[in-house]
Amino acid sequence: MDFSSWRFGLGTTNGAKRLAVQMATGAEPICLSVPSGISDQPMSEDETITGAINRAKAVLEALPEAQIGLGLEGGLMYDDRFTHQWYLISVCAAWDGRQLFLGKGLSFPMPHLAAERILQEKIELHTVIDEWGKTTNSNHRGGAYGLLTNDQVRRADVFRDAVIAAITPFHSPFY
Ligand SMILES: O=P(O)(O)OP(=O)(O)OP(=O)(O)OC[C@H]1O[C@@H](n2cnc3c(O)ncnc32)[C@H](O)[C@@H]1O
Repeated sequence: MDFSSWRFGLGTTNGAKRLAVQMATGAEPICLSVPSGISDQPMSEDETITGAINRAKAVLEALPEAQIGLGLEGGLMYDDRFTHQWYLISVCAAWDGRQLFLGKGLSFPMPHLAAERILQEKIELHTVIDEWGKTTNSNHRGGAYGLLTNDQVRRADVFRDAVIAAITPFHSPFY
């Protein structure tokens, strides 16, 4: 689908998220850091989705020139039903002032030790990933996905798919 002439507002200046929107749309988003209204380290799917929606709505309100506001939010969730493991999730909310859609990117098992440290030391995931990968700003680059898969999957790839899912209903005649 060709989104290259659309004007997207993106509620962050994060490099991996910006790249994801570029890859998904072929357009250069207008990036503006807006509050997510949730904790810096979301620990449930509900909280992650809420942050994505808050960002999508806030950025569209702040940027009248944008047609669609995009909120991209990463977070952790615990699966207490099937696997009893922590997962990293990456959600995109898309809002045009009338309709709201969500795209959910690849959900990926996180090492138990990462979640344990986040909970006990009150740190964020990127701190653990930076430390393990001996890097900085991992959340602007390949992220946890990149470290764990040797860059087979990167953070921008995951958000790209989430963005495509969230914006397709605004374009496809089937909705
Ligand atoms: O600048 P913003 O848009 O806020 O991006 P962020 O990466 O700091 O923040 P998110 O709200 O998307 O993610 C919540 C926390 O989880 C971290 N995080 C999420 N996905 C990650 C990944 O793939 N690798 C490393 N850290 C990640 C992130 O750095 C934050 O500390």
